[in-house]
Amino acid sequence: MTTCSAPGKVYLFGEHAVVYGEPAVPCAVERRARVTVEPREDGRVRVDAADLSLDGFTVTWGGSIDDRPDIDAPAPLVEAAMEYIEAAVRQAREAADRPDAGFDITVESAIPLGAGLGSSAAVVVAGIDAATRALGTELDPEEVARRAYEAEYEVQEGQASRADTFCSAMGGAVRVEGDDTRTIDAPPLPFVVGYDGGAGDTGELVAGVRALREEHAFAADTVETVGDLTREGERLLADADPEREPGDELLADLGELMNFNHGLLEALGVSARSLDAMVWAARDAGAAGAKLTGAGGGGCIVALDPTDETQHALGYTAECEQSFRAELATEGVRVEAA
Ligand SMILES: Nc1ncnc2c1ncn2[C@@H]1O[C@H](COP(=O)(O)OP(=O)(O)OP(=O)(O)O)[C@@H](O)[C@H]1O
Ligand SMILES: C[C@@](O)(CCO)CC(=O)[O-]
Ligand SMILES: [Mg+2]
Repeated sequence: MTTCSAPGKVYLFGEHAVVYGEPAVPCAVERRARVTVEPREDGRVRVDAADLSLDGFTVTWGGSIDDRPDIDAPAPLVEAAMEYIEAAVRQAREAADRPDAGFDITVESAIPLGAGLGSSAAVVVAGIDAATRALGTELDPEEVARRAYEAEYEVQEGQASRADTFCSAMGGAVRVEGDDTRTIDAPPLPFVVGYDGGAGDTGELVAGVRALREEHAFAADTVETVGDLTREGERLLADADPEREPGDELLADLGELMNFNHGLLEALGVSARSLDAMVWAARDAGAAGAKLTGAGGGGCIVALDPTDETQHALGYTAECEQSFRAELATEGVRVEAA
């Protein structure tokens, strides 16, 4: 039996624009998906994803991939989860050169689904690592990231960048620009997350930005401007001392860029009333900056605030269902038990 875990992430800058070759800086945060894998002799795959929940929905699903489960849960949710896990299994079988390997798989995750914190990437990254190790093959985290990207790309029908999977596999802060992926130094940033309890449809939101970009030159310019502000943010991080808590000046400069980034994402049509309400609650509470994170449409915002004020204020914001501090996860995918 092998258990691996992988973290979720927030975007400091650059989601959506990263799909069109602009740079982005996601940061891994200490909320993890854990995947436990036990090889099976009979070549079948059984999956237990006990906390598959969305919008307050909780389903218990124990089924086999060859034999679709008959459960009372939103079919598209179960289908999507099966697809991510099937894609991870395919990658693991190929990497270990065991095309007929079977598995019992258990998924447990503390990352809300479809909310911009990279739950899909974390499940796929931890799943590939656990399944290959269960077969006696060890991949380095870069290889896990590459295979996890292939899996996400396939399930999301081409609407995926390398950002989420690379960040989850490597941990810490990373920068992704097209196929160029690297880890970068960053100080311990005081992230606060607000979650509206909902979710956005990543594929639909990416398609919406694509259409706007094709229709209007100014929308294409908006995407490029996100790239410009991301590059400026990267310079701020490069000049900072990664060992020290960031000072007020650095937080103010990063926060200003986050606010600008949120405004541009809003212009690109991927924000939501609840996300804007949480962003404003954070700013009113004194956060250095706040923006939506991930695909948008609903889900999470991320703010920078070393004090408790933002988390406290979000706790009293009607649109916010949950708020929590998110520590930078310096470790990416890791073995929990083998
Ligand atoms: N605990 C889990 N168990 C099984 N499947 C999961 C789990 N968590 C996430 N998934 C899969 O990932 C899907 C959500 O992925 P999606 O890319 O839409 O959102 P996200 O990764 O949470 O957010 P974003 O990509 O915006 O950062 C779920 O519908 C499900 O298929
Ligand atoms: C919206 C997007 O940029 C981030 C989703 O977390 C899509 C992607 O990069 O795959
Ligand atoms: Mg995802």
